[in-house]
Amino acid sequence: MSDILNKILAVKADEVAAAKKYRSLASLREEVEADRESRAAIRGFEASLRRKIAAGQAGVIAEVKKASPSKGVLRADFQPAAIAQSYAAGGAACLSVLTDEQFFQGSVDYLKQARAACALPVIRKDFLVDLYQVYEARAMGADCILLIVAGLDHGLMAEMEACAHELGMDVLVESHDGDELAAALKLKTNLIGINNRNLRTFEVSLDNTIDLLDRIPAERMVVTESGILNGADVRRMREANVHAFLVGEAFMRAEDPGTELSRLFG
Ligand SMILES: O=P(O)(O)OC[C@@H](O)[C@@H](O)c1c[nH]c2ccccc12
Repeated sequence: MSDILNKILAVKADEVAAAKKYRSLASLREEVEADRESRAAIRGFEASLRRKIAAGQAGVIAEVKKASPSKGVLRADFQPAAIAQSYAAGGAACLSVLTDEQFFQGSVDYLKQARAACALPVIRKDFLVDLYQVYEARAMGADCILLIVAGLDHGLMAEMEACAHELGMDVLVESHDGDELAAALKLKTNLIGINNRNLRTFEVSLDNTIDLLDRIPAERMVVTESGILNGADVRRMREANVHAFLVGEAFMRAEDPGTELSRLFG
């Protein structure tokens, strides 16, 4: 039980407990619910993906990620605002910004900087284990949250989804095997992520997405996540009728992330 996912989840529980001492859930909730203006400014995450795909293009969620536990630092010269602008110019549909500090060297500030620098909708990429973090996500400006089936009690996951939707955010639910996918499909969201990386072993296989595809009803949108590195990977997915992608490393290692995006997906 000492795999990395469990380790991360334990740290998250501690982080939430500490944050609640500093500021109660009631107080955070009050702020978020009172702020009608910020709600009006929510950018449609699923809508942006659908627009790209309807136009025959790939819907790319471009990730702003400095480092990861499996690969270490991916990009030394890390400037979230410049990266976000580069992604927007390169044709991204949405941004994904890591807010986890301890394992991915992310931060809430990076999300704010990236979102302020462009007009793209943004997902808060973190390990959410508590309703508190759903309100936090909206308070920092997120348009969408990630829910990871492997890390969540299914009842709590449904509650978190309802809360996000109530606040006007979209939800991307992430699974990486058949059992997790069955749980993901019980949610209401259309955004069904399949992670090609096993978060417990770090093993990556694009077969993950391909093997689970025929279990996903056509009205849902499959988002293939992780390990998309080259044109052959992109073609393989698009030929299988998968048009939404979540990509980090391939862009982060390129000199200009947005140029690499348009090269891979253009
Ligand atoms: O850098 P990659 O292999 O292109 O992967 C991006 C994204 O899928 C990955 O960062 C990710 C997918 N699910 C996650 C959950 C938590 C943290 C990170 C992730």
